[in-house]
Amino acid sequence: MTDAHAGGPGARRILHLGLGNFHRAHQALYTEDAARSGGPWTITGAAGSTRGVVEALRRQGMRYHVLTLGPGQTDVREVASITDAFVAADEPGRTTAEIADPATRIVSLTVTEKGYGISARTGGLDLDAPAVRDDVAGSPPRSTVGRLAAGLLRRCRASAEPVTLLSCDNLTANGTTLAGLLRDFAGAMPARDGAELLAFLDESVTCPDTMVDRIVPATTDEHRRMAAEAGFDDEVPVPAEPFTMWVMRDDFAAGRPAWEKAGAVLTDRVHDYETAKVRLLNGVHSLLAYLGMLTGRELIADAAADPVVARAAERLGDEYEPTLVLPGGFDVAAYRRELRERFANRRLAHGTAQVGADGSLKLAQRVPGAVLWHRRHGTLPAVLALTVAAWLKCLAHPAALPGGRALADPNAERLRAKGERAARGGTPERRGHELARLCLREEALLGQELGGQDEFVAAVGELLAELERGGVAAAVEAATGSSAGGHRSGGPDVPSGGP
Ligand SMILES: NC(=O)c1ccc[n+]([C@@H]2O[C@H](COP(=O)([O-])OP(=O)(O)OC[C@H]3O[C@@H](n4cnc5c(N)ncnc54)[C@H](O)[C@@H]3O)[C@@H](O)[C@H]2O)c1
Ligand SMILES: O=P(O)(O)OC[C@@H](O)[C@@H](O)[C@H](O)[C@H](O)CO
Repeated sequence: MTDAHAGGPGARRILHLGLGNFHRAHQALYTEDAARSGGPWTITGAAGSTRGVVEALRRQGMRYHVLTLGPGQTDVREVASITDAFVAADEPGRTTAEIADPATRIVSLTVTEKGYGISARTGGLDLDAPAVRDDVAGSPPRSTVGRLAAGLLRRCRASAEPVTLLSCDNLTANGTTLAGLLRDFAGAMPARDGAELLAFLDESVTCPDTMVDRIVPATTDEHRRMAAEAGFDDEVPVPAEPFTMWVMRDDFAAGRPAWEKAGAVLTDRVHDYETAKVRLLNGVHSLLAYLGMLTGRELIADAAADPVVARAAERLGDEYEPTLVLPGGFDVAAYRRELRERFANRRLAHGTAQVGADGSLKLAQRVPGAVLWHRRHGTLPAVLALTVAAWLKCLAHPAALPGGRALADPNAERLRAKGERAARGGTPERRGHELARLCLREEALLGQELGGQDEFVAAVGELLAELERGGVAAAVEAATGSSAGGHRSGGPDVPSGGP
């Protein structure tokens, strides 16, 4: 639907699931700017289970500030597009009711990669996850997909008004993926409910893909101090970089704000933008985070300033670049140049531990597709292997991280146990290969397809050994020594196909 104001008369509301920092520095601003020229839309924000932001917003009359922090630049902007907020876990029926309400035209999401309940093994919905299992059985929903399913089913039975689900998380083909997860959920529900939900999804629900881009770290006391200095007493200001970009497919079932008037790009080529961003930005960000953690850096900007780490990051960009199908007019050299400056932005104070958290879910979005591309083309991407090795090193041997720091990951315990088992091997070589084999092949932590890539798994094992023998410098040297966009290897492990 291209008419920004289509969707019938009456209130126009967005229900946003995941009231974290990113939404408040990105979609909330686009929506506020669009409303100036395109008519009012409001946002109701739902936090998952944490109360801090909701309680502070209520105390502050639903106002907060975005601090735009560039080199030598601090802008402070008050934002008022979020007019109501609640904590989903505290009001179990409310998410269902809000989704069913015809005034809700869009349900948008930034619930993190973890929030979708994707199985690393199958890429579909993890139907064995306890929250999903309970939701399928009809408990008050706790999982994101369960909450959406319950709300959509009620909406279908109450008004059957169409609605759009708008994922704004860093997932490959986020909208298409979300639609698939809902179908998996419907397939597991009691037959009559499942069939009804599937029919409603087919006829009245759209899930456009989106690409979202703005580096938005967690709030610290320093950010609160900056807001106070600017004259605002704000408990939950949001720091953000100057850069911002939003690309989406114009496929809205019940209208949308005039986001294009606020700078958003509406296109059918979202996937190409998104792959470029998830690989060149998020993929390189992950490498900076893990090498940064291993060298005792708290901030991404400090990791990026280390010449050894910077060389690895640059070579990783070289490996990712040929795997991309770039949209027309996308200047990849300029994007990569700008990325270097964005990563170097110290004022953001973006933590390596924040960017590196939940790697088992994030790397599954950033690494396997590019590795498979290289294998199809007969190359072995050594710096992609280094990304995986550095992540495994951080998680499997957390006690070795400088400064006693640790990374959060839903698979942290499993990885640590694998690390202990692999540590029984006699030499760094044997330990490295054993750890790579246990995690990537046996557990298929980044998916079965990657686990089946023998040469790649061996390269990860070799780099783990290098990390143990000579640390980050030796491993970067080994991975980048002769690599420029991927080593030639013995030949493809997988049949040739599309990019
Ligand atoms: N921060 C950024 O720079 C940035 C940029 C682009 C995209 N994103 C996307 O936005 C997501 C959120 O980033 P953020 O900075 O707002 O993080 P945040 O930690 O500030 O907020 C995360 C939000 O997700 C919710 N959540 C977390 N786990 C959940 C779960 N299992 N189920 C349901 N809800 C859950 C939390 O309640 C919270 O509201 C990222 O994971 C990413 O996919 C972030
Ligand atoms: O948000 P995540 O957790 O998916 O990834 C961490 C960062 O790479 C990410 O937040 C970037 O800052 C962001 O995607 C920039 O647009």
